[in-house]
Amino acid sequence: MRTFVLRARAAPTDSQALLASVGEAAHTEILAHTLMNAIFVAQSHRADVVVYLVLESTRDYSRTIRFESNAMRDIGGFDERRLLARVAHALDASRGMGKEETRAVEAGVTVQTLSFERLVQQLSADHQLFLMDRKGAPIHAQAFGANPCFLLTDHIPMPKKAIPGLERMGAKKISLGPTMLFASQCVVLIHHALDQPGQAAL
Ligand SMILES: C[S@@+](CC[C@H](N)C(=O)[O-])C[C@H]1O[C@@H](n2cnc3c(N)ncnc32)[C@H](O)[C@@H]1O
Repeated sequence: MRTFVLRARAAPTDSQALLASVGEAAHTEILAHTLMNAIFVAQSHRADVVVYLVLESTRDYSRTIRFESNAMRDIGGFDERRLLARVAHALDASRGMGKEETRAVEAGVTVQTLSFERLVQQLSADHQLFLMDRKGAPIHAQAFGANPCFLLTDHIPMPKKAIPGLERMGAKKISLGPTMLFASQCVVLIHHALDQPGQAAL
């Protein structure tokens, strides 16, 4: 299974604010682009991919929305509007949830009131963690096991003080080169690296 975690630091947990923020300061289109490139390929979708979107601009708890490609049904397309509609639907389904609760939303989609740190802590039990960072080790020098998990942010960087904690949980910094890319572009290049013959996470 390939897992991608997008820490969307600016993304609102209110569904209407989320939808109104496309192209605005919160740049919620990043969530749609990341989902699109993680899950979809031409005329199909990828098997064995999990995407967590962690939306952090909130009055109560972060919302962690989990999409599992194997369990998802047709969501009617892969354009920004349709993808963000699924995110908005999950946010609406999470209204009234207490801390660290989980709710099923629709086939292949769940929402949790779980922080990024707690999510990564849980994933660290059975995933190989990679923090995407231009200054990390080159991705092509990395051997991947069966369950790699890639940690990304939106346009706001990972807080510097969070990084030692992630490293203590086993996260290794890896790089896709010196150019600063969008998270969604990183996802494409990560899939490409993992698609090469000889990589375990096929
Ligand atoms: C648009 S970037 C974040 C930009 C933000 N201003 C920063 O300084 O981190 C989105 C995500 O892609 C990752 N990223 C961008 N370019 C990368 C590269 N060349 N190699 C590895 N990760 C990269 C970043 O680490 C971040 O998680």
